[in-house]
Amino acid sequence: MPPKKFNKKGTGKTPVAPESVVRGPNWPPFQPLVPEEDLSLHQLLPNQIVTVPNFWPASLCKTYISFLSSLPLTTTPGKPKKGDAVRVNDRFQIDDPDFAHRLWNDTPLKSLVLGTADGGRVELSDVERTQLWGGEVVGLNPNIRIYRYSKGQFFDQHYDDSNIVVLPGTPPIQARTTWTLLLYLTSPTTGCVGGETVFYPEPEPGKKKSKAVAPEPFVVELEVGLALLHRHGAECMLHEGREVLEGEKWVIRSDLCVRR
Ligand SMILES: O=C(O)CCC(=O)C(=O)O
Ligand SMILES: [Fe+2]
Repeated sequence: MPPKKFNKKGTGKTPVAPESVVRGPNWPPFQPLVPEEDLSLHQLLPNQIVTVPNFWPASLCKTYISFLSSLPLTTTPGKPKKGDAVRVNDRFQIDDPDFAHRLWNDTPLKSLVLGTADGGRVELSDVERTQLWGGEVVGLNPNIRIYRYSKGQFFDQHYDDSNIVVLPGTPPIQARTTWTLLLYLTSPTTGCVGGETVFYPEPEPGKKKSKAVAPEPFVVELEVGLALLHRHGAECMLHEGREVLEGEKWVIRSDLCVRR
């Protein structure tokens, strides 16, 4: 079967020559998946970090790592553009609305986030849920990023920006991103040592800088198949991906989008 096409260049009025059709990667199917009722959302830090442990089973993570290894990853330059964090990793980035749609709709993510899953309810009212996610969640950012960190690679401290995006639909949905989604495919069990994602809570507001004791950093250990969501934009916490000390760390990154 030829790879599925997506993201046609052109208006649709003129026939698109086969060579100008941009094809996305032939992503493996999301199989097997953990049943929705066996998953739940955990608020690790209220209003800041939410996780879904075991979102992808180890076998699916393994399938993805072999597949992603075949993609043309490029090493980010050591010297970042002005204002960008130093990040040293190998990455692949693609605008793939179809993959983003499937990751949202064809996995339990949508029902967990929207609170419609049987087992996975974070006990929230509709108003609280809208406040938590920053609006009416409509899907995932089509901008999909794949990261591979090898020994010595890291993502230095930074904040993630909120972006304006358009999700496909009739009519297209005008949206903005509010939370970062990180899906970890590796952990110490796969030989990856280090690479934790670390968040730095702000000192309590109102306290004089000299008096304020910096709160302890909040360390999220890597877990195979763990999905992590963290608030970004104006309320993003300073965070980093610590250096990988052994093995490889693989991450799939997208963002939650709310209606504008
Ligand atoms: O790889 C990580 O642990 C963090 C990645 C990250 O901060 C980002 O994608 O903005
Ligand atoms: Fe980040």
